[in-house]
Amino acid sequence: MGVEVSVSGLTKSFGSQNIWRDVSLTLPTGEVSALLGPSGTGKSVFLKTLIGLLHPEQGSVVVDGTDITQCSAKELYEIRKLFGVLFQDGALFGSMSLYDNIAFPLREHTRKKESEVRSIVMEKVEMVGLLGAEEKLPGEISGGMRKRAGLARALVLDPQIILCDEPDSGLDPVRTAYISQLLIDINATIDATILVVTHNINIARTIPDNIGMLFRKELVMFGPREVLLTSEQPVVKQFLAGDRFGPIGMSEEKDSAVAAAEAAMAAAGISGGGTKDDFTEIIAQVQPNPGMPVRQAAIRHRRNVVEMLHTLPRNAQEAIRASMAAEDARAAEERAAAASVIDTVPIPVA
Ligand SMILES: Nc1ncnc2c1ncn2[C@@H]1O[C@H](COP(=O)(O)OP(=O)(O)OP(=O)(O)O)[C@@H](O)[C@H]1O
Repeated sequence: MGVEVSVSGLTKSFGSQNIWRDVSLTLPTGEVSALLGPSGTGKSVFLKTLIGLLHPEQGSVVVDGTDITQCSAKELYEIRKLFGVLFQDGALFGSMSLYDNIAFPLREHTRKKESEVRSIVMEKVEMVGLLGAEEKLPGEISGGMRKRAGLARALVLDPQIILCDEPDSGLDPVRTAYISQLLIDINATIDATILVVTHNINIARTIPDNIGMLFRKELVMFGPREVLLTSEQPVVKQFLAGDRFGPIGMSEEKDSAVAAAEAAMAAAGISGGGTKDDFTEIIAQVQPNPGMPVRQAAIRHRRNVVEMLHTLPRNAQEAIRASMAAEDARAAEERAAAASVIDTVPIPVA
């Protein structure tokens, strides 16, 4: 079972450069959350602050009841064992085989015998689809394989919290779908609390239970995915649509003259290049593969959303009701299909 991570009033700067301020959010136990935001808004810095690699000037990060911004180095060492982290580039040691990379946390943090190490490593290697590649060096394999090896390494200590920094960067759409499915299957299997940093809108729409967004040094929003996806906030709408026109510019702040020129272009029917998809229609979340346990997080998440439904804007309420009805219909169809399979399997004669 995962643990809750609760961030309150967090502020981080490097020298005089403030990265973000007063960030508060709770990663609900065992749920999958995603953090979005334009490049350079400090998403990776946020992940590193969650595991105590970077130190905030203000605020707290409470992991399983311990504030890691205040605790001793020894306590932090223990708390870190709860985390599995997939860094953006996989962060593998270039001179070690994939096997040794994946075994590294076990050899470093546990006293397991090599035979036990082998069985855990090979189980994870198989889970991420790298059987047969374990003796290769990171430089001999593709970027997608490196990501999966990084994920295997993040999983060997049975983490209760998994942080993934852009699991999809550099991957083609099919590999991205595989890694997304893997995260959902892992969540169903071990109920770990997961935070994914991504720019991939498809992942944001179909994987997390909750979504947050950093913009202009603040957390614009954090909550059930349905709330962000149906949001009317211009920055959220622009980001989801990938449009040039809107508050987000090439450098983060857009000046008012540029914004006015864009508004005129948009009024004249010139496209900002964004997709015209309707993000307010909430599409189904990726489900665990057949044979996987039911995702407990999805059940808890739905309960939370039903509780808060009356507090949301009307368009969000409607979109959520429609997506829940579609979810129920799909589940009923699956049950019916499973029953018909059972019906058609002949009962063996004694
Ligand atoms: N150790 C550091 N020392 C000084 N500045 C840093 C350090 N780490 C990050 N920064 C700065 O913090 C800012 C945020 O960087 P970060 O990598 O967290 O952004 P990001 O939102 O993850 O970006 P991207 O989406 O492009 O990966 C950048 O301006 C970066 O230069």
